[in-house]
Amino acid sequence: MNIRAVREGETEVLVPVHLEDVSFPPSQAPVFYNPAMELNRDISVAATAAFVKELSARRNMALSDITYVDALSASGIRGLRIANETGIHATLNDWSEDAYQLIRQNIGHLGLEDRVEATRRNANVLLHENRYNIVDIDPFGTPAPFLAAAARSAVHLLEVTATDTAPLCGAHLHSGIRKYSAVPFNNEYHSEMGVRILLGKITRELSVNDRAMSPLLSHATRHYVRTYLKIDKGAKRTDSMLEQLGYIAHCPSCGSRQAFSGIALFIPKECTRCSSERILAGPLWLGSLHQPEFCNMVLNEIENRNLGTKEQARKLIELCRDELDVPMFYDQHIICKRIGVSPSEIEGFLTALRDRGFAASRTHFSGTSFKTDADIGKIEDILFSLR
Ligand SMILES: C[S@@+](CC[C@H](N)C(=O)[O-])C[C@H]1O[C@@H](n2cnc3c(N)ncnc32)[C@H](O)[C@@H]1O
Ligand SMILES: [Zn+2]
Repeated sequence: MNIRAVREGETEVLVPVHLEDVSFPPSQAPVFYNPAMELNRDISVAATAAFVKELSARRNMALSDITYVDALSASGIRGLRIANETGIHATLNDWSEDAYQLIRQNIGHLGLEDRVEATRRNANVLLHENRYNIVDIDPFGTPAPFLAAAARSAVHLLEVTATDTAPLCGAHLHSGIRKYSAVPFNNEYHSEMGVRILLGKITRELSVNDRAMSPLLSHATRHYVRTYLKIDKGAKRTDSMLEQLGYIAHCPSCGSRQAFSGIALFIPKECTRCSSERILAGPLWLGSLHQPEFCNMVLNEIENRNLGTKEQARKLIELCRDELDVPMFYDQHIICKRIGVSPSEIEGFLTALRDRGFAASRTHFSGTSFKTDADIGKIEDILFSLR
């Protein structure tokens, strides 16, 4: 395998030679490396650093005693960066012999032998046999086959990437149902649907082990969903987590939506606004996606680090921090098209919502999306008034 050195953050890592032919998918390389995931890795370094600083202070633990596993490592770039740039202990695992040898070479290249180990196991076996303070799942496509083992193994923090956005968001409906044991639908807020379907699945995997999660940060891009979940144990906490699972009833005719949390025994099919038949998605996570204090800690790390995607990362985390944390976002352009008015400049429109007493924010999901506690009828009234 031909290798070359790349630098991300403060870390130089050996990766397979990137073929100039961009149509060659990274998953076909002898060892996977995708430069397009640098933003994901930069945020992972900042989020993990923020989390471990707080954990080491709270538990009086040395950073090097905090254990992290990148269960699906490929070249090891993610875990190598986390170990090198945060000071914690890392296990880098991949079942591929080529990947394992490259990880070993990278550990030597960085001189991290005292804090980083390479393993060549089936990720599920490794996770079922060992507990780690932090478990990171960054697979090809869906994380679903690894979630049961990850939910047993993660003691304090679970970090998950999903790149199978089509199944998660309802574009490949049956694949989504098979992978996530839930029904998504593909409409204007499909990206938020993907985040909530993934969190719903993780919630159910954790609950089997009497473990609960609270999302610290979750974001969706066109290519993937990434989430950072604080783990707690105990039956009571798990029961209250499960109360935040539920369903969304959506009316495709008028755009109204209604959330039903807990064990919803009966969800009326008829839209309460226009009487059309609603569609149902779920079970999915209806709780919060971010903790603003944690987002501030991540922003602080981003500011103080040498990151290739600093600007992009800052903008994304600021949007997550300031996002009204309720399901589901609206898309102004879609509503305007349906009611036949021209879209307004987004800040002016949000001010108009706030002036009428509603909470309102932009979202990180797209430039035309917004969140509010106003219902669709009130939103339409305001859009008509701004004509
Ligand atoms: C998407 S790549 C990982 C990318 C890496 N985390 C990064 O940031 O560059 C997924 C890796 O998982 C490995 N893999 C897939 N299934 C596995 C399993 N059951 N056990 C261990 N490794 C596995 C593959 O060999 C591949 O290298
Ligand atoms: Zn309706």
